Amino acid sequence: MPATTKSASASGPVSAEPKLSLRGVGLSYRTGKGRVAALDGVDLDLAAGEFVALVGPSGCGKSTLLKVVAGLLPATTGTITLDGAAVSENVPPGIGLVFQSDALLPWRTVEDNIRLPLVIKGLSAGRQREQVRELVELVGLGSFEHYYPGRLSGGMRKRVGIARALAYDPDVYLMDEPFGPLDAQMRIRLGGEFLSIWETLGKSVVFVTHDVEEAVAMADRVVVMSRRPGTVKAEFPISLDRPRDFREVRFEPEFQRLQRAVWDSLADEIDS
Ligand SMILES: Nc1ncnc2c1ncn2[C@@H]1O[C@H](COP(=O)(O)OP(=O)(O)OP(=O)(O)O)[C@@H](O)[C@H]1O
Repeated sequence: MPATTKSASASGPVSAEPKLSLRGVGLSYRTGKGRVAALDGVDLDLAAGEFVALVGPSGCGKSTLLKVVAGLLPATTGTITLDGAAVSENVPPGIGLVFQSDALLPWRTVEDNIRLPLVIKGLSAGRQREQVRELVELVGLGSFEHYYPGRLSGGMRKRVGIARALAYDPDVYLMDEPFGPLDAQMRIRLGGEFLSIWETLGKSVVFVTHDVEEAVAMADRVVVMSRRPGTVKAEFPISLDRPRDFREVRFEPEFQRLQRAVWDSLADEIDS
């Protein structure tokens, strides 16, 4: 399937009423030397249950975009709506963030880190215990629940971060290079585990990654951003079957064709 251009996709890719919608979103940072335009005129829709991967050259504004969507930075121009309501400052309740740094509380054990969103939600102690047990098993940390983060490997800390995001149970996950610092084998393992979990949950995801292969293997749609100030340059629907085998899918000809197309679009931004 060919990539859609920014203008061709402006009416929304999947559903008439997107879960999340960005129109003309721009952001410039104020610095000592004036303003730095990080984003310009970003139009993007995310359908309920859709998995969108965002790729783009370094510094094009991918992290900035997630922060604006999360309400952590106010957009300089444009509008963002979640379920039709404008997103303003403060993280909206339907949005969950998973950043590259795992941001675990070092003085709390694995289970207490995972428990945190459940405490904030006001669940009873019994329900908290039950859900923490389920989540610890789901992310494969069965015998580590009493460990402190300092005693875990990078991959295990990522698992705790994912379990904590699952405990929060948002409608939309914003993920910024969640497997960034891990080695290639661990990325494939954790990526595959996360993909299987997502396929059973059916939540909406915006997933920022530098890894085109990872983007194509996971997403329903890959969005390529232009150089800074970042905007949506092209969109590639990924119609590979679900559930997907995160490792094996890479050997399918259609996968390789899509990967090539995304790379070609990205290369123009990096080379020129
Ligand atoms: N707080 C800030 N003040 C000023 N400029 C900033 C600030 N944060 C980011 N920038 C600039 O805005 C641009 C976009 O940054 P951002 O981190 O969003 O890009 P990115 O695409 O996520 O980069 P990378 O892929 O390298 O992580 C960059 O040029 C960056 O230098």
